[in-house]
Amino acid sequence: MAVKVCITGAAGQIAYSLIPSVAKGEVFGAKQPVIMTLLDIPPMMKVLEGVKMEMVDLALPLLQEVIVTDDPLVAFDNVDAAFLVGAMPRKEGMERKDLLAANVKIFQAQGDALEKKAKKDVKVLVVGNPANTNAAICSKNAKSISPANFSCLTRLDQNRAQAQIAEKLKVPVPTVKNVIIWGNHSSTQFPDSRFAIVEKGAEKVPITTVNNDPAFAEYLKTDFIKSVQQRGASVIKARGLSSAMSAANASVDHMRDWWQGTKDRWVSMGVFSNGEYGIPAGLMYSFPVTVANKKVTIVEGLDINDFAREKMDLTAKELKDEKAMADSALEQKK
Ligand SMILES: NC(=O)C1=CN([C@@H]2O[C@H](COP(=O)(O)OP(=O)(O)OC[C@H]3O[C@@H](n4cnc5c(N)ncnc54)[C@H](O)[C@@H]3O)[C@@H](O)[C@H]2O)C=CC1
Ligand SMILES: O=C([O-])CC(=O)C(=O)O
Repeated sequence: MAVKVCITGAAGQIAYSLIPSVAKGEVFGAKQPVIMTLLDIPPMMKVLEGVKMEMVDLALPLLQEVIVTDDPLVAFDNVDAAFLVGAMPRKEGMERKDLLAANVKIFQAQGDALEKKAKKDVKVLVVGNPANTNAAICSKNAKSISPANFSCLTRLDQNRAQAQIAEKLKVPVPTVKNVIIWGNHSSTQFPDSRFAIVEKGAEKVPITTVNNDPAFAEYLKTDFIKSVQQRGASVIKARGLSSAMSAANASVDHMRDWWQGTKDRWVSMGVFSNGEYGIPAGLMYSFPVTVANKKVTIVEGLDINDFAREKMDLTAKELKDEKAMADSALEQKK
């Protein structure tokens, strides 16, 4: 049977890279047929018709049907998975939370529509910024769907972190594993390399002993963290537009691992805290997780030293403040 997948913001930049990957089987499996519903706002319907034409022209074996709509109730009807990308992107000089007032209402409305129409075991990945808070709002408005079925994208931050370490060590990117992104998809996130390993053949070398170079150890505590935190802003500065190709690629990685499992490594996902690591229950916070049979489990028992504690609490506080701002923005709009 086909998997039914919705992509919102389907006429935008991220979707333009994401759609072909989903349609080709890179997310739900190389033999898994898909039906895709594409949602955008009414002024984008002409563009979306063009996107649909291009999808048809891909002539793909797994793509069974494409439905284009500006109605969330049509877009989410009976879906198994949803990528919620549609939202305003930030411009140079903005923080992602500056998008709150504009974007949070979209996720409230889409939570309502998911509640009415989606399958109860739908997997929802929120990409649109501010991603953590939007995911929290969306879930709050879809009460009959388990909060465990909502997550937000911090995989792009993980990929950036992994790639930067690989470049510094001059090793292949896939040999760097278990870098963690804690907290908010924002400049307060904590990219944590303390438990990372580098695979050298069958050997798993802890990053702390990989080259015994004090300058590298210092880099991991300073410039590495800053450059991952600021990477989105650096791309905006250079491109005049926010990351799209890499954001789509990370969305593929996130949903694929949720659907198909993580096997022998941890990945970072924004999920609701149950109080793990002293992070207040109910915060949509990025943790290291593993996934098996579509069930996400937070990796527990990691040692949190004072350096990490301070950074993890700072990003948790920002999320609490964002959530309060979102609630008050929604209150004012009533
Ligand atoms: N979590 C992450 O790692 C990342 C998140 N983002 C965020 O993803 C979002 C989308 O980025 P882009 O594709 O570059 O933006 P874009 O502006 O190219 O596309 C956004 C699309 O969403 C549509 N849209 C607006 N309101 C909508 C609604 N209510 N329902 C459905 N569609 C709606 C717009 O018409 C537009 O076609 C932004 O909020 C951006 O900040 C971007 C990169 C990484
Ligand atoms: O920085 C932005 O606004 C877009 C984004 O979330 C990212 O590239 O990580």
